[in-house]
Amino acid sequence: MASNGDDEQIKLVEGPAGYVLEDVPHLSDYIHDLPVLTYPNPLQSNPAYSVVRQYFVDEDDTVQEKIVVHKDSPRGTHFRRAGPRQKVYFKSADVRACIVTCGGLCPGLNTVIREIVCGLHFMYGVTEVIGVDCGFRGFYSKNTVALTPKTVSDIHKRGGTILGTSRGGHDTSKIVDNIQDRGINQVYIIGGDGTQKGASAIYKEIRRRGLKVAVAGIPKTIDNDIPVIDKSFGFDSAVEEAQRAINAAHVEATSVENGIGLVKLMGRYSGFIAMYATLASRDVDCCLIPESPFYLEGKGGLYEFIAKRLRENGHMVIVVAEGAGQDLVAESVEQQDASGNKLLKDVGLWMSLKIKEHFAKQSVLDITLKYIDPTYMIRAIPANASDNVYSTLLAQSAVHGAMAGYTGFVSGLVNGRHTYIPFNRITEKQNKVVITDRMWARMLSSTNQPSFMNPPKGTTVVSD
Ligand SMILES: Nc1ncnc2c1ncn2[C@@H]1O[C@H](COP(=O)(O)OP(=O)(O)O)[C@@H](O)[C@H]1O
Ligand SMILES: O=P(O)(O)OC[C@H]1O[C@](O)(COP(=O)(O)O)[C@@H](O)[C@@H]1O
Ligand SMILES: [Mg+2]
Repeated sequence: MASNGDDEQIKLVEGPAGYVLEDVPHLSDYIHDLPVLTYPNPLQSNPAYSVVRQYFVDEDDTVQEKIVVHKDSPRGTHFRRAGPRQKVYFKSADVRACIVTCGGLCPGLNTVIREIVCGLHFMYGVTEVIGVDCGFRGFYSKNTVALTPKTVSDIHKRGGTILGTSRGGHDTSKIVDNIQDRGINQVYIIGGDGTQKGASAIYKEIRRRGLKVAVAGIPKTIDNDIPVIDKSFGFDSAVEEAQRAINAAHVEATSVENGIGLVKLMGRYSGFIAMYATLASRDVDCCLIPESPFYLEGKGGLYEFIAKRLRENGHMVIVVAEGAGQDLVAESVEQQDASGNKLLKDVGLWMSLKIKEHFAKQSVLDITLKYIDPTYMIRAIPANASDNVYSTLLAQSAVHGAMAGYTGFVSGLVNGRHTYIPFNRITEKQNKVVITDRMWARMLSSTNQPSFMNPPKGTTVVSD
């Protein structure tokens, strides 16, 4: 076991040929009389599961992080495979679980809540599940609600979170006091990078106090900015919904002479929604994201490209991620929200004014620009069918993990397999579009937009 020097034990298990397991903590790592207190998994006698051969996950099953390898390369990093274990560390009647949702909305939040409640109830016979109102601060400043399969039965058809959410308000020691006072022994925390940092702090404090409380995270991010996992739940739904805005922009642009449709999509630091929505649509002429700097004036700049496209096609559609071009837009001191995230300026509005101004000055092309900002409409929708299945499985994995005594983990899909990932791996950096990777090249070749790589001398380049 290695320590990262921050009082956190990172569990690294090494094996032959460069095999490394980045394991997740277990309650028995710090509660030493626990190993004798195990119970048979109630699923063993559940008619739905008892017929499935090899339903239980082998303790030694792990999932490889990097699936593409050279023939001589080491086996590399692995994560513990998620799923039910033969033995569990909680007696069903003793479990008192709670669920909290934090950060921005994302399609699928209600599906995850529903499945934690139903999974605990129907797979493990757990009846005591409470919902924490409005994010982390709800632990100490709000009431809780009892959650039963009946009260959550159709919530997956609704957008948002029935529990409410918030930013800021994380006070680790007050939260853990409250967990102790309420006799909670399983904590399910649904949220993004900020939330999982908070979840990690809660886990560490619980461990420091020696409590038998499992902490499980379910990563949520509409921006797909959490690393390691294949993609976040709700992302597909967001990309799908973005098509409606892009279609509208295209209709507006093609219905007038020299029409420009400009669509702003979410993506504070990562442009995944913009990139995938562009690739899906094929009506987009230019996609701008935080990771790829761009500039407006001069050779190879955006204005030149707009003029070229309008002359060729008579219309164009531009998609811009909200975090793109913030340097140029920012005219005042940078501001932060309650969680410490950068507050963004409206790049869409700024671009629409700049483009209109530029072409009015030129008086060569008489353009008509329509700006569409569907951002909150996109993240408020219910999950689509595939995100509903995905969210359900993530929630079930989290439940299996907590019942098996694992803690300090998030459930996540890695190369198509469900895994348990230690908090530090998903909070240490953000997932971003790598503009030297093939996906960005595919996007560039689909739009044929400039790469904005060689700005003329003295040009202001817009980056994040
Ligand atoms: N470094 C951190 N340590 C503890 N709590 C944090 C940290 N960063 C964010 N949080 C808390 O996590 C919650 C959600 O964070 P936020 O950044 O708003 O959304 P998200 O989790 O979706 O990224 C907030 O209550 C915030 O106070
Ligand atoms: O207006 P809010 O609620 O602060 O949310 C805006 C932000 O939320 C996001 O959807 C991401 O939020 P999270 O970090 O909470 O997942 C960003 O794309 C956007 O900048
Ligand atoms: Mg975040």
